[in-house]
Amino acid sequence: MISSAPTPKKLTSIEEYKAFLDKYDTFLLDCDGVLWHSNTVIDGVLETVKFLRENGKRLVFVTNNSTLSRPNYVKKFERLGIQATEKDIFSSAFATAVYLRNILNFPKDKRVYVIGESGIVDELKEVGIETTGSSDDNGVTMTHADFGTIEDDPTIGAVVSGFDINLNYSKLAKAFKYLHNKDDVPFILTNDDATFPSISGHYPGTGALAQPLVFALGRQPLVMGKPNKPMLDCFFSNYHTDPARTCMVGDRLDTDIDFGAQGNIDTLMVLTGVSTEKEALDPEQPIKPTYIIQSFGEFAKLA
Ligand SMILES: O=C(O)[C@H](O)[C@H](O)COP(=O)(O)O
Ligand SMILES: [Mg+2]
Repeated sequence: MISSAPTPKKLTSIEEYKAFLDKYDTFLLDCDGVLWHSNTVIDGVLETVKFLRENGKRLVFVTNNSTLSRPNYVKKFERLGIQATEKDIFSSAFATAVYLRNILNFPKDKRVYVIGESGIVDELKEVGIETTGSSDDNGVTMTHADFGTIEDDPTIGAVVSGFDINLNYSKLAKAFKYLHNKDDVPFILTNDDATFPSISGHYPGTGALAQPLVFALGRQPLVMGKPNKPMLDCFFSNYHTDPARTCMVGDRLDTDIDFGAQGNIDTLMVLTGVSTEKEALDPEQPIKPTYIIQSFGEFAKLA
């Protein structure tokens, strides 16, 4: 079906960059694929961030990457040369913690089994929620004789699954045990990005890593990250911005650009990450950015 969304405008000249920036005071910036690839900053991004801040623009970082807590993101930003504070960082791990505390009123006598990295564990701890799993189960190898050793645990009140570079069968088996035939135990996914944009190409993302559990359980998880409501609520309830003067900058149509659309704000898609210009211009593509630019680093040409 042909999309009714207007055709995105590609920004290519200095004049267009200036006119674009004059329209907005606040930029919501995705991270992976926009600012950096893992620990490598994309060319021109540091100069762009400096230029925007020198021209009075507010920058807020909105990432689906659940591997780091906000304090650890602050350290990563600083290490890569970008000044940032915790209050300017919204991650899917933070949105998950807020959802468990504020929406699910997670019971004090329960714990969360985590498939994921320190970001989830630290953000849950920050809101008083105890966890198990995560790095505790890294490197655990199983034999067929071990199936009998996986016990149920009545203290597990939810399972949260995020990006886990140390995913293994033991973690999947435990999570399955805690969720199987237990619809009262929430199954939460920090985000469902299918792929992860690294410096050397794309690899399976958080959404892909969760599929063994989703298929085995025959159950769809609650998804927190962009473009879903928990992240929208987490952001817009904590951050007051004029939608007409705000722009979401992202590399992915089905997370970043859709997040902007659902937040009724304009969007800028960069071509340094996951989604391509061809995909964005596809007449059948329902999610369309307002603007497209080769790279967020392009604005450095204005400095
Ligand atoms: O697999 C993932 O979790 C995503 O690829 C990744 O984390 C996306 O992060 P973002 O682009 O939202 O910063
Ligand atoms: Mg991204």
